[in-house]
Amino acid sequence: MSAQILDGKATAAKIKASLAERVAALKERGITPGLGTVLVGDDPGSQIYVAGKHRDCAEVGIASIRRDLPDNATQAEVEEVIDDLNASAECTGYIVQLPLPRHLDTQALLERMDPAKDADGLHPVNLGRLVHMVDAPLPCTPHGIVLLLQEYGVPLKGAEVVVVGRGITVGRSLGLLLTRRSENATVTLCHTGTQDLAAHTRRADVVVAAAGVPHLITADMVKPGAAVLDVGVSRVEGKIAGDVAPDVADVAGFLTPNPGGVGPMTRALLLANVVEAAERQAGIG
Ligand SMILES: Nc1nc(=O)c2c([nH]1)NC[C@@H]1CN(c3ccc(C(=O)N[C@@H](CCC(=O)O)C(=O)O)cc3)C=[N+]21
Repeated sequence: MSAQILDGKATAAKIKASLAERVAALKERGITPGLGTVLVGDDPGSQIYVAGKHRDCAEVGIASIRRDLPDNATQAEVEEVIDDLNASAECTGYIVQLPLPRHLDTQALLERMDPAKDADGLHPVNLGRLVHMVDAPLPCTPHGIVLLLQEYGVPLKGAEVVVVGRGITVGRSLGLLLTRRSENATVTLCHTGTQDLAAHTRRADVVVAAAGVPHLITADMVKPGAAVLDVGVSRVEGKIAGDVAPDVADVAGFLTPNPGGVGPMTRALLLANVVEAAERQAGIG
C-alpha cells in the first residue's frame, strides 16, 4: 500500500487564490494589507524563510515591509522596530522571525507586539484566547495542519491524534486547536519525557511529528492507514530531513510530503492572518 499524498503546496495555492480575492476587495475600499517581518542576524535558513514570505505576499497582493537588523542589535533597537510596526498604518500584521540571537529577550519582545497585529498567532494574549476558545489569530502551522486534514476528508471528530513535540509554535498549540468542540479530536501530546513513544503512535489515527528529530517516526510505529503529518525541518547534509522516515509511506493511509506539505500551509495561513487582521481593522468580517 502506498499512502495518499496530503498535498500542502496545492492546498496552499487554493487558499492563496481565495486570499487574493479578499485582498482585492480590501483594496477597493482603499485598504492594502501589509505584512512586516523583523529579522535579526544573518542565519541563512531565516533569510530564506523571510524572503519566501515576501514572495508569497507579492503573489496575493499584500504589501511587505522588511525590517532587517544586524546580529548584534540591542534589545532597545529591536524594541524600537516593534514599536514602529505597532504604530504603522501600512503594517496590518507582522512577525518577529524566530529564533532570535541569544542575547535578546525573546519573550519580552513578543509580548511587546500589538496582539491585533500578531500574524503568527503566538502572542501570549492570542494563545490565551485560544485556551479560552475566543476568536483570535490562530498559530499558522497548527491551523494549516487542521485545514489540510479537512481538505482530504481525514476525520478528526472522535479520532485519536498523537502529537509528538510540545513546542509552542506547533505541538502545544495544535493540541489546543484539535480539542476545540469544532474539531473534537482526542489528543495525546508526547514529548522527550514520554516513556514509550511507539506505544502511543501505534494507537493513533493521526500522527503529527513536530519534534525536530530527523526520521523519528518509522513504519513500525504507525498504524496501517493512519494519517501522518511531517512538520520537521532539520537540515542534514544540506538537505531538509523531516521527522518522518521514508518507509512510513508504505503503511500510512495519508502522508504529507516534505517539502511540499506542512511548510506551504504554514506560509498560506500566515497570509490569512494578515488579511484577517486588515479586515478586522477595517471593520469587515
Ligand atoms: N516567527 C516565526 N514564524 C514562523 O512561522 C517561523 C519562524 N518564526 N521561524 C522558523 C520557522 C520555520 N518555518 C517554515 C515555514 C515554511 C517552510 C516552507 O514552506 N518550506 C518549504 C520548503 C522550503 C525550502 O526548500 O527550504 C516546504 O516545506 O515545502 C519552512 C519553514 C516558519 N517558521
